[in-house]
Amino acid sequence: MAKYTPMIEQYLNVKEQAKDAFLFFRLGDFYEMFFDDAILASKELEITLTGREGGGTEKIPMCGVPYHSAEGYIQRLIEKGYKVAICEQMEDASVTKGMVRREIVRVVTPGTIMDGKVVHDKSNNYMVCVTEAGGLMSLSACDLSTGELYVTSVPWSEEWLRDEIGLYEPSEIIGDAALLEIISSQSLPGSRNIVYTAWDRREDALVRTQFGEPAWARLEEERRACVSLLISYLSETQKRSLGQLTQIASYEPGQYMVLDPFTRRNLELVETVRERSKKGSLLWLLDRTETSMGARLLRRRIDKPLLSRSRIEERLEAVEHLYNQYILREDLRMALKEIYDLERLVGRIAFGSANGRDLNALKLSLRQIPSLKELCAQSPSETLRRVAADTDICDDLCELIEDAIVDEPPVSVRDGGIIKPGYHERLDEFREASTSGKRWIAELEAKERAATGIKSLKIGYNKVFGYFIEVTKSNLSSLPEGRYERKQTLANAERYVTPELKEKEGLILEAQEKMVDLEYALFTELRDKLNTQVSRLQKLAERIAEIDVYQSLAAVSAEYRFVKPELSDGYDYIVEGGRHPVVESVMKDSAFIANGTDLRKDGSSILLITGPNMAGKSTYMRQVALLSILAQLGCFVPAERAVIPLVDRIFTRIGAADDLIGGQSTFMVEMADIQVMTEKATPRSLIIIDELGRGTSTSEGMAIAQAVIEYVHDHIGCKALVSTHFHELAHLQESLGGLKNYSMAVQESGDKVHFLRKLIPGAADSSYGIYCARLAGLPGSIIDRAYGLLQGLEQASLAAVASEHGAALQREETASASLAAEGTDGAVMAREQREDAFPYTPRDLSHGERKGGVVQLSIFGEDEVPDPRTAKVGKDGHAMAPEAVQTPAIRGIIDAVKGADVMNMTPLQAMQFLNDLKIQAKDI
Ligand SMILES: Nc1ncnc2c1ncn2[C@@H]1O[C@H](COP(=O)(O)OP(=O)(O)OP(=O)(O)O)[C@@H](O)[C@H]1O
Repeated sequence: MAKYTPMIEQYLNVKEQAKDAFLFFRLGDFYEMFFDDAILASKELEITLTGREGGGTEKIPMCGVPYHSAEGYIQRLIEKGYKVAICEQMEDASVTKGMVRREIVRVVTPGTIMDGKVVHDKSNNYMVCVTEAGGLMSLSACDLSTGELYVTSVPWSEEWLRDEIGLYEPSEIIGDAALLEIISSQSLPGSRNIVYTAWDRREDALVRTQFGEPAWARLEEERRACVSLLISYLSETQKRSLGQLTQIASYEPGQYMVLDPFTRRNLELVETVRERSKKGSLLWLLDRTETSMGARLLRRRIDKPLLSRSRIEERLEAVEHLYNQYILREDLRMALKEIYDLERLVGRIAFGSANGRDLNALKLSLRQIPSLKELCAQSPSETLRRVAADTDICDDLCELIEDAIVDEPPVSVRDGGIIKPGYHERLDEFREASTSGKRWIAELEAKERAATGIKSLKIGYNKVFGYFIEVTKSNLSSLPEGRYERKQTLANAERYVTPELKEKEGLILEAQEKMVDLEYALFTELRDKLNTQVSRLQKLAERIAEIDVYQSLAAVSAEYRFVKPELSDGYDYIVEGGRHPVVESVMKDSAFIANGTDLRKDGSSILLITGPNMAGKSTYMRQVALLSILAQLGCFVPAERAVIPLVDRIFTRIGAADDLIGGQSTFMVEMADIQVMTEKATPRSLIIIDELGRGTSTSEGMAIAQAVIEYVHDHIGCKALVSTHFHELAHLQESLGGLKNYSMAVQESGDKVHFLRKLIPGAADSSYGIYCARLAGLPGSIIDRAYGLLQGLEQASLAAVASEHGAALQREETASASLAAEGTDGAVMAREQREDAFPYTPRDLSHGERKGGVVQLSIFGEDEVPDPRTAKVGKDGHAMAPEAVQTPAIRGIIDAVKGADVMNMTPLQAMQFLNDLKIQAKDI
């Protein structure tokens, strides 16, 4: 015997098919949820939880939403990362005996939703499928709302998987369970809620019919498997035609520059690190697109800069012409402005959810195409002319809509009022019948008023009672007996019908019903016709997006005086007057200081950049990476001149994102990143490491930093920018032929430090850390104390140096005495060598002068603070930090002093530290 009522039994059977989703179970005008679904949904949607008798011993938890407002509730659940299965009544309840049949008609998931907040205008909503076979990993990505479908594969690589998924930022991932496990355990920076579903069912036959045999034949087996799994999931959940998926874009990852998620984030390509907002990102700066598909394409191009010089040059050629032709750019912009989101409109047409307004939006968009095409065809740009030649204006489709749909159709497609008069003869006849019927009723009203003498008599209509004659109670006595049949009583009026009104009502309603049905049929016929043309419209949308991206990049390049980069297949990266595009754009009065970059195979492939905090090191290093990305995506670059070699990958190791990575220390993250870098970087890569070696003890950090730099120099040979607080690493310039020291210039004036933001050759030797702490507003007492401690530490260090010097002199004298005894002039030689290596006299040292920091400032007059924009810093303007004393013991002391974390020492620890130094100095 069944435990529950038949209805609940039916519910439970259907629920079996949608265990991982909320089941919206249609009961009349409501979607109801039961059991645990109801308990959870009532919380998530803040709706009332009730109970219902269902045959069991206890009431069954239940909640529901009206069917006409279900859309909003479904979207809310999807935004929260749930799936929703919609179960409809498949039979008309009024004519069915017993239980109506109910079936799931669609499962809405985060990756398959077509509307709502999850689906942003200017970004894609991808779902990704991952598979593994024979040591190869495959990934397919699909945006059902735009009809894009990509697939690719590589030999097993977890990093690759992470990077590729990072590019798509999917809302849902399906596929191989083991791979899902790996992906969900990897922490992607800032990734949103992703819904995972293990899935292993293929639908080869469906893929072959959907995309055609030639497309199937072109795909490698592992990619077929991946697409097949994805299509099987889509067809299983959507349960309808996937007409918007018309082509499979199969690509090789090697076609694009590799940008891992951390690099994309560190460089703030599409959103900022802190606020995670588009504002302030590279995308934000470059996005002057007028259409949503243009905006999405721009984002895809930023995510995937090219590696093919000829393809980049094609893009640059279009940008160059538009850069120089303001009027053409404006004309294009005006035409693009009027174009709606064709990809999504087409998606809705294929999905069967497009309404009259959507078709009109398509029509209005298509009207712009001839002039857009003409503008491109007439332009001097070969790329634009090619785009024009490849543009099918789809005027036949525009006409179809134009002929059929009224200018302002209603939202609903079921209530009529969509189709134009003259489109369909039968429909016109029904319309005539209905309007003449209504005219007859208006005449009847006048007739009845005259016959009864009741001026306020009126004829009305409502859905329940149909047409009626309404007479106020005060006039009832004027009504003749017999002819009027009472239908409804209101507070101060009575409603009646007459036989002739009833008859006419039948005719009018019948005509109206037929009219509405016919309109719907005609509308769907038109929509289906358009559905067969989806791939033409999608191609058109691609062309429009491309034109839009070119005009956007040209507009930004022209506004900020970017220049066309010279692309090179060689190694050298040479930029004059380079600027950080985003930082510059938010600064007023051209306050940004331009800096050149010279990275060459011979002699300067690694720049080791030192300089105080706040000097502009990070900005500069990001600028170098961004210029490469801009050039390779086909945009002009912010510089006076730029020769940009094609970079296959950019690695960045910049601290800012560390806090978001759960469970791992900053240091471990840094080391893991460096490990990937050592494994994957090629001579064509660009490496950017900010503050290498921080996060562990000074000496170990410095040792690791040196070893990493040496490895990059000797084994990878790629271009690299490394910033560090370890000024001591400057000596690497002597042993590594490809490394050059640079620093960010500063000027001291009184007790102020002026950041000149100018990159100059040579190393810096002071961090101005305490100064920056003061700028940050730390209490004066802390600042004073820090300076006090620093002075103590420095004096201790200098004393140790002096003592070492004394000991060295003594050793030297002993040595020269013994050499003299041997009768050579070695004593003089030894002395000369020593003095070369040690430029300070003991008098300098006894005065305790700080020789650090100000060395590079000697190029400016004592009191004069130069304008950083005009300040000339010559190549020789900066002296290197004195390599004071070369003996390891003394270097050890200096290192300990420089690396001392004074800010975090208690006075007692500081004293202890000084004492330790003293003991060490005594031993020398
Ligand atoms: N070339 C430049 N022209 C003008 N302003 C700049 C320039 N470079 C950087 N700045 C400004 O200087 C500030 C500090 O820059 P940045 O963060 O790059 O310094 P940093 O040397 O990396 O400091 P830290 O070591 O503390 O991270 C930024 O707010 C930036 O706006």
